[in-house]
Amino acid sequence: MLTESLLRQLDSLYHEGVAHDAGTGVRRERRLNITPDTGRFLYQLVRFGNARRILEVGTSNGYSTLWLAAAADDIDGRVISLDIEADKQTAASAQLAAAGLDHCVTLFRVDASAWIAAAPDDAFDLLFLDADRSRYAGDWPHLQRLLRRGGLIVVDNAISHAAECAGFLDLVAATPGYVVETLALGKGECLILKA
Ligand SMILES: C[S@@+](CC[C@H](N)C(=O)[O-])C[C@H]1O[C@@H](n2cnc3c(N)ncnc32)[C@H](O)[C@@H]1O
Repeated sequence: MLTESLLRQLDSLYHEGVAHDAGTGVRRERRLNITPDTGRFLYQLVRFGNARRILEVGTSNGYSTLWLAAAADDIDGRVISLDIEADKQTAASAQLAAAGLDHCVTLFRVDASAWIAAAPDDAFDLLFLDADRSRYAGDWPHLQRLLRRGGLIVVDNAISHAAECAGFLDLVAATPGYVVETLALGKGECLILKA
């Protein structure tokens, strides 16, 4: 549930991330969190779509994971979140525990592409992609495979990093059976529905 205390935690984590990112030029150290409006939107999507099986690619310090987990917890759902950086995963784990949401989230420290390639078919209702955009096109055959029919992929940074997303989104547009729309929300959220 989006309790007052969770909303306070999210607000503080977001502002801490913005301040931290402003102070470092080292990309791998940056939090690079989604925006709060994107967090609320993800919460709405999970609840409205009753998306109980969620895969997040790119955990960072757990800001977006908290939004997804809060929604998943309301519907007895679960989130799997992947990140390659151990220190980020440690930070995310602490945030989830502080929010009392660790019971519905599994964090894996892995290379996302390798994990996705080994995941079973039809395993997820919702995929949230917020990691290495250069990998998405290569991951596309597996992303299609592990998303159930009627499931949704949300791609962050579709506007803020449009050029980096273009190859992947062109590939998606050329694939039959998907309905695609990009929303001017946050950093640009592209929604890909498996029809
Ligand atoms: C934009 S940040 C994620 C932000 C997070 N979704 C949020 O809003 O709070 C991208 C994350 O992807 C991770 N990442 C980059 N390449 C990866 C890969 N190949 N496999 C797994 N994680 C990766 C980075 O370590 C980083 O934490």
